[in-house]
Amino acid sequence: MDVALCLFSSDLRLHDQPVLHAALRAAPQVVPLFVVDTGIAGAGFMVPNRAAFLADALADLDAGLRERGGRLVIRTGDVVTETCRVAAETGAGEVHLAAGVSGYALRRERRLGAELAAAGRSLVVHDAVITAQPPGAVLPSGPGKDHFAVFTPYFRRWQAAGRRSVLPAPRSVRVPAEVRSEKLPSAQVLCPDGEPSPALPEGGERAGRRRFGAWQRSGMAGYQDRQDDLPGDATSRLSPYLHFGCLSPVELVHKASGRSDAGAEAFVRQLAWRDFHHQVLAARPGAARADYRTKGDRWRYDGAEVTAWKEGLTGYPVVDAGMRQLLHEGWLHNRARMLVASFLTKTLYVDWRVGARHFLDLLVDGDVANNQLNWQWVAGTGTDTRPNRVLNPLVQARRFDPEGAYVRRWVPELAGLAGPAVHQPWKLSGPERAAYDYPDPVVDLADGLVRFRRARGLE
Ligand SMILES: Cc1cc2nc3c(=O)[nH]c(=O)nc-3n(C[C@H](O)[C@H](O)[C@H](O)COP(=O)(O)OP(=O)(O)OC[C@H]3O[C@@H](n4cnc5c(N)ncnc54)[C@H](O)[C@@H]3O)c2cc1C
Repeated sequence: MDVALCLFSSDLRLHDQPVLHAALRAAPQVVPLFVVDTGIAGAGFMVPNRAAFLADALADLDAGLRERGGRLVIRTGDVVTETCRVAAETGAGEVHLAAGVSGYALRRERRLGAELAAAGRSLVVHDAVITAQPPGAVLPSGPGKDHFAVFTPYFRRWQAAGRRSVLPAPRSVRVPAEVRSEKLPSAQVLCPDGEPSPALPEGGERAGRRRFGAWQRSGMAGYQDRQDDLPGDATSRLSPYLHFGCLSPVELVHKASGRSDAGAEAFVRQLAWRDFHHQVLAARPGAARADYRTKGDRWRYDGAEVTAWKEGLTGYPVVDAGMRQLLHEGWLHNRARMLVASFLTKTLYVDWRVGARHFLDLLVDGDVANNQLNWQWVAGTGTDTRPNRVLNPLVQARRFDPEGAYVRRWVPELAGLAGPAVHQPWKLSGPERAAYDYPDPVVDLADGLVRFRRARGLE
């Protein structure tokens, strides 16, 4: 075989890239292909923030391939049709691809395998590319169990399981000269409607490796103690790079596991959470839309309240700070994600799918496995072992933003309120309160709690 095809998906990198590595071993010439999937755009998953990051990541991947004598081949359309077409044009005998976990990815994989086989070609699917442990590699004991539903026992098995070793970036990549490529797509071409958030991170493998390097040197050691510190903003911010595969989770786990500090251990644990949600989705693809463990909720919907939540105008400063950060950066701290999601699903008692959709519209790391299953976790319809816990925004603010610095950063109209008083502007006396152009709370927390507990049959 003279040519093999490496079909990039959520693995836009050259370091520790098993798909490209295998294609290069299979044939002297390789077509590094990315298909701009019109199916994803049609399903509403291509949004301005992720389009901007993806455009950066593709340009960076192309530059890295060019340094090695190759280039990225771009096509637009249905992934299966376009891949089969390029395989036929170049005579590629094998197509290499990373295993996906969503229902969409699994269907695409099956279709591609069948169409390639019909043309006498083969599809080779690689595990442990987009997750550190492949879904299904770490399973509970007992017949018929196809995934873990609780994180802690999953994590124990995950830690004990072996891991593949890290692969070097290729030195050279020879691409057949005649293979035609479209131009690298801009963010505007990938998503013509809407504007990206103003403060997005730069996409691509190089930016991701720089960020990981810097964070490894100066952030990871303190992560254990600071991971919930809202104003400290001391998490890695690597999630978009992991989402697009600009960084390899296997490589990150290896690098962090090579250290002995508690920060590195806590970081590895978070990477395992990522794998955990992927293995749930792989086993239960329907959990992207339907309750994983239904509580029979009959959710409310109040358009004005949902709009106030989306715009950061609920009257609860810590909730509003989170929602405004999301609009501005397309990213949000995990603690803030949890508390704004609890506010929507439990305090306002609105369907988790409403919140999950809004997050997917904005998050640069927005991802079916992590987003939908974290939303379900918070809503109590997912894998949380305490499904009825409610995060009180005032308690959360006191614990994770004790001096109010996070709120003052994102809710500037309250910046004149010093210290923790910024969390409860409604407590100000009449004339003082009137000086702040900030809404009253959309709901009384105690009323919200009673409503939720009744709805769940707890009182
Ligand atoms: C309602 C809700 C929605 C979420 N939606 C997404 C999403 O669409 N995409 C996404 O990547 N994460 C999502 N998360 C998980 C988590 O909030 C983010 O991964 C994290 O905040 C990213 O910041 P970081 O890279 O600084 O994380 P760090 O704290 O530095 O953690 C390192 C990495 O571990 C992984 N990780 C950390 N926490 C989790 C978690 N709870 N679940 C899964 N993986 C985790 C991420 O890949 C992250 O980059 C969501 C969480 C909640 C509560």
